[in-house]
Amino acid sequence: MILKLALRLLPLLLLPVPFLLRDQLHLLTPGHQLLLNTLPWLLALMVMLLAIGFKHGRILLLSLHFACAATLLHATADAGPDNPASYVLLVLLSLFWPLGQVVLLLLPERGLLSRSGMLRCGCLIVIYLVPGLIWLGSPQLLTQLLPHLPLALLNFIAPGLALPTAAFWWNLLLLLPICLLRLRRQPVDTLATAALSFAFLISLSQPGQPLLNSGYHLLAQLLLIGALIHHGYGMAFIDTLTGIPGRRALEHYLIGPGRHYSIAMLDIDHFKKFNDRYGHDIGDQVLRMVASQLNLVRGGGRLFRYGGEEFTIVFKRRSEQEAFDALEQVRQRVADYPMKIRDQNRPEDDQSGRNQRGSNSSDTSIVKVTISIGVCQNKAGETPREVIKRADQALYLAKERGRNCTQAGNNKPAAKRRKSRTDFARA
Ligand SMILES: Nc1nc2c(ncn2[C@@H]2O[C@H](COP(=O)(O)OP(=O)(O)OP(=O)(O)O)[C@@H](O)[C@H]2O)c(=O)[nH]1
Repeated sequence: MILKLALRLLPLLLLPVPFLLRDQLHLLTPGHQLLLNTLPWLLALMVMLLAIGFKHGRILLLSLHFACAATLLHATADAGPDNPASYVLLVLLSLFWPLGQVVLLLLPERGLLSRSGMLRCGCLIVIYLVPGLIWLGSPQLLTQLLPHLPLALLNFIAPGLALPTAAFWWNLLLLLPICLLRLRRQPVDTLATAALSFAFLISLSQPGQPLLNSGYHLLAQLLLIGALIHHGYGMAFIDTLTGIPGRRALEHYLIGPGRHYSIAMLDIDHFKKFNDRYGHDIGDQVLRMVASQLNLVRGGGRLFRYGGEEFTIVFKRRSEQEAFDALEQVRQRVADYPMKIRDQNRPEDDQSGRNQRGSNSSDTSIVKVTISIGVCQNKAGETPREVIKRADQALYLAKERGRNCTQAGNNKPAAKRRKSRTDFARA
């Protein structure tokens, strides 16, 4: 868990890089400077195309949002920090930026090519295009805005502070609570939003440095590509219901599994009856509970959802006996877990539901869920598919023995071949 979080936070370490390299940026040849100014836009285009491919509207809008803000920052940097119209533009940017980020984080995901997707893109472009065009066409109009700007707001948030510092506190005030609220539900999008905001603020704090702005724009688009790759990985390898790696991830994991390893097949007992009695939604809750308990497996076991109510645990470099001991622990853990089932007439509202559950009221009943397990160690020359097949047969024996038990294959053929329920096992 900590390692996972650390890996997710790793891209944030890149944030100081353009700032640290800011003096070197001026040494670039004009050709390289042109490249640095153009590359972020090419990357932004790539992010947008990838986001359309992955149907990830939020990343597309985050990319567009940064690109628009970076363009205005770039324009003001070219004009110099003392230009009053530039200053007005910077104040507007500072005020609007975190609002835009919050809205993008809170808006539900919609199809990009849908009406609402188009509308969102259109609104974002117009919001930046209007001040941009005014700045280009008649900057004096912006200067006239100066007395009407909500500078009092910035001064109220950060009295007597320079614009970048005031903007920093304004961003923190708006974004931090939303990011904390969303971190669990949308970790990647939230971290991307936070990283982009930091990149924007550092860029804002260095007025008159267009190359640094381009450096941050480049970094922001790279971070978004990273977020999209992560999203694509999740779509390909992670099971959406349980949040654990799925069948495709298992197939990849079993490419070159090493000289010796053990594979366990696990199946929830009487799950069909469970579904029939309590309904599919409760069945899904049971699947999630079982997955979370199995994920605590020790002995180096890696858990995968094989399909339906079947799971696979792979123990690389572990004997059947070592795997057996770890599996018995998780089997017992699942059997001991008091699974709370909500009654049909429980309150709609989650909080009252939680209160009632906490007070042991009658809207929940506790059921026991058990699993059966078959485990096998590989034999010389055997492929992982063959080991899975044997583990599946051992699982069949475990079911025959009365369920809620672990059956080791002991490298002997099973007494009765279990009818495989999956293509992978059959192949
Ligand atoms: N709720 C829910 N049910 C699922 C899911 N995938 C498969 N199932 C159900 O799992 C049940 C599997 O039933 P069976 O293969 O007959 O196995 P079983 O009832 O567990 O019986 P034993 O394995 O012999 O103990 C079926 O009713 C499927 O509909 C899922 O994602 N969610």
